[in-house]
Amino acid sequence: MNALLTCSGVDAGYVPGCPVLRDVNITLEAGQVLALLGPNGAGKTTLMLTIAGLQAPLAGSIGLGGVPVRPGSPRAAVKAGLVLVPDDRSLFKELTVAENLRLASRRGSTTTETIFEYFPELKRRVKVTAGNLSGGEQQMLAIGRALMQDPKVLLVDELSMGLAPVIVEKLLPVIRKVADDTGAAVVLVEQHVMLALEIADTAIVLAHGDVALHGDAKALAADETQIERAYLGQATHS
Ligand SMILES: Nc1ncnc2c1ncn2[C@@H]1O[C@H](COP(=O)(O)OP(=O)(O)OP(=O)(O)O)[C@@H](O)[C@H]1O
Repeated sequence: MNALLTCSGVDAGYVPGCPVLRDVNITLEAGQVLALLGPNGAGKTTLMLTIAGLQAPLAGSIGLGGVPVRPGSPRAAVKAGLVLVPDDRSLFKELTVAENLRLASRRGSTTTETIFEYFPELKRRVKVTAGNLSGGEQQMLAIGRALMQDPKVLLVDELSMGLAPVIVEKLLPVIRKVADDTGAAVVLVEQHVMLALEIADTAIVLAHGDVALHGDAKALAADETQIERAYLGQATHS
C-alpha cells in the first residue's frame, strides 16, 4: 500500500494538555475518499484545520507521501499539496467567478476549462460575482478554486453547509470523480452520512474526542446501527 496522507497518533485541539481529539490514525492512498463523520462538536473541523496546517497537532505527526509536513504551517501544507475547502468557503465575494479561479491558479496543469468540465454551471456564471451566486454555485466555486491548486489531498469541510439535499446529491459524485480522475485523496466532512458513504472508500466516526469507528464505507453503509452507536460513542473499531 502506498500511503499518501498519514496521520499518526494525532492529538488535535487548541490548548496544550486539553485535546479535542485523541490518537487519530489515518492512512489514505491516492484517489481514496475518506468520509469524516460525527456529531456536532466531535472535532471534525478541528482535525481538518490540523491536517491543513492551520492548527499545530498537540501530539503526533502528519505526513504526505512519507514526508512529515511541518506542523502548524498552512504555507508548508499548501506547498506539500494539502488544500482545504473551509466550511465558510472563504470566497472573494466582490470578485467574479473567473477572478476567484484565476487568483487560486498555480502553475499547475489545472485550467479553468477543467473546472468548468466538473461544474458547467460555473461557466455560465463566469462573470458573476461570487456573492451573487447561489449557495450550491458558491460551493462549486470553492471546490473549483481548491482544484486550481492541484491538490494531492483535498480537504472538504461541510460540503453540504446550507445546501438542499438535492444539491448535495449532485456535488458528492463530482468529488468522487475528482478523486478518480486526478488521483487526489479526499477527506470529506459531511452531515449526510449515507450520501457520503455512497461515494467514500473508507469512513471514520469521531465521537467524544475519540475515533469511535473506522472502516470500509460500503460495510458501514450496510450497518446503520453501528453508525448510530458510534455517534453515541458506543461502538468499537470495525
Ligand atoms: N478556536 C477554538 N478554540 C477553542 N476551542 C474550539 C475552537 N474551535 C472549536 N473549538 C471546540 O472544539 C470542539 C470541536 O469543535 P469542531 O468545530 O472541531 O467540531 P465539529 O465536529 O466540526 O462540529 P460541527 O459539526 O458542529 O461543525 C468543540 O468543543 C468546540 O467548542
